[in-house]
Amino acid sequence: MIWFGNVSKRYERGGRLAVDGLQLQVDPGEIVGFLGPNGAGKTTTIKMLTGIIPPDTGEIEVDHRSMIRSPLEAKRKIGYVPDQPESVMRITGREYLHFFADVYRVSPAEREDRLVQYLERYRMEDVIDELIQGYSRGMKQKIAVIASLLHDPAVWVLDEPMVGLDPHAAKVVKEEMKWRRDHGKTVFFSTHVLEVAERLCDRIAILQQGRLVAVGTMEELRRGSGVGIADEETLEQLFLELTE
Ligand SMILES: Nc1ncnc2c1ncn2[C@@H]1O[C@H](COP(=O)(O)OP(=O)(O)OP(=O)(O)O)[C@@H](O)[C@H]1O
Repeated sequence: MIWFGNVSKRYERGGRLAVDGLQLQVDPGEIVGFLGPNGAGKTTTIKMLTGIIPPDTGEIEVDHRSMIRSPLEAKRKIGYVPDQPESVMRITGREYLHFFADVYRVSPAEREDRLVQYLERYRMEDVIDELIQGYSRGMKQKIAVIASLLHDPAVWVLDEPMVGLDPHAAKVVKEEMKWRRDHGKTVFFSTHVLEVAERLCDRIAILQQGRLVAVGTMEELRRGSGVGIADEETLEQLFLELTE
């Protein structure tokens, strides 16, 4: 479960709010897609959710742990895939994954099991002992995805996960999201790929200039858009109506 209680963030004094009074809950067993035009505040929201930057005001909870008051406990509940995969690390993929498994205290048996499984699933066995520096963007993205899953987190948070992934890897990530949802976990991800969001998400949240302008199922968004709603109205049409 993820809960944002009236969360706001401003980067510069006197500047505009990057996130403005965000109120949103994502429940276990739910995939929620986070959409919005460039600069809407999606990455800022995700950075606050994962405890990388603090909100100015408001409260954030992850699996009933407060990110403000119990940040370590809250962070342990999260698997996080950032928008820019690691590019400068002079360590191998395997070393990177063991580092994450150590940080999240994954037992040796579990980590070995999951490593074998995920390396095969993401077709990374052949490059896992090479330096991350030499990986393609997609490989860096895949290693970040695997690292985020090793501790089997209750809450999976991904910032633009489809960027750079080949069709096979994108499919595996989407299947992983559905599997986690079906096993009572929480999935929250930002994307500009509206077709993916439309097909995959149980609910969609749309941010514009830091404010949540819509949240709901596709059906609820269609009903709420109030523009002579045709049943087949796509998320792309709704998105453009709501954000232009
Ligand atoms: N470190 C920073 N310092 C100052 N302003 C920032 C910083 N990071 C983001 N901003 C500003 O905050 C606002 C929200 O940016 P953010 O990156 O959260 O948007 P986004 O929705 O993720 O955009 P995109 O879809 O382009 O990735 C923008 O106006 C951006 O310029």
